[in-house]
Amino acid sequence: MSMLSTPTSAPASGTDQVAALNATTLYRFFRAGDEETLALKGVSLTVAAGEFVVVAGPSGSGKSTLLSCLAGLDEPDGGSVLVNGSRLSHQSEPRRARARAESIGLLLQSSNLFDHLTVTQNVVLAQRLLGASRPVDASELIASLGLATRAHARPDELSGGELARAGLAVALANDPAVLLADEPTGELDHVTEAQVLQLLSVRAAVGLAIVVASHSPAVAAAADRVVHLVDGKVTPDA
Ligand SMILES: Nc1ncnc2c1ncn2[C@@H]1O[C@H](COP(=O)(O)OP(=O)(O)OP(=O)(O)O)[C@@H](O)[C@H]1O
Repeated sequence: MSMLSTPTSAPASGTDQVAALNATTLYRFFRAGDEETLALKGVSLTVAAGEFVVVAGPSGSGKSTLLSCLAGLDEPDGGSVLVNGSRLSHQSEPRRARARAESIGLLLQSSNLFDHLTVTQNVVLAQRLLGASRPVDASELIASLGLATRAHARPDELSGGELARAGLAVALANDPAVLLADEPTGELDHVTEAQVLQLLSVRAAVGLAIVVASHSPAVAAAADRVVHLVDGKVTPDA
């Protein structure tokens, strides 16, 4: 097995502990007419519980494609994705959906909030839709993200930072083992970005495995490890 990227700050590394996320030699091709794009060219990534990893790289380097494959929203053309030791890739869509609901929190570029629902209602709906096996207390979760006073506000009544934290609350509604986030601080000012990063670090400290795709130097600085993607491949640290 080729591990192009190994954890440097993972708890209990070198033991038999199962990684929260284990992607091995992922390939993904896209074909549009005669044109073929190799978006991922053998990407491997292992993330331990409690580790906060940033995937950095220029536009078009494959970050979003990688996150989609890690989430089981897209199927890699080659390689495998394991979540908590169970295979996610190359399973039927219902099985992938179940595994996603059970173990993965998603914060993608499109909002995961319904506009006509309050923050609390969004979290509770996410728990129902996910068939939460371990529903966390919505009020506690919302308060832990600093949104207690905004719990009954709708998304259009929230500031950018509050929106980011509300999206995070929905992503964490099912107490996932792994959080996958695509540019979660892309729209935020530096102060608000720092607050969101602090919340992510707190979550990692209690065992959440986090993979964030981001261009932001602040996100890279907050992470335990930065994986650089260039042209669909992991490159040695820049
Ligand atoms: N559905 C698709 N069909 C065809 N090509 C695609 C598709 N999705 C992604 N690609 C191509 O795959 C490559 C990687 O795209 P991807 O969106 O993963 O990059 P990225 O690093 O996330 O970029 P950005 O930082 O701009 O979001 C790009 O060349 C892109 O054009």
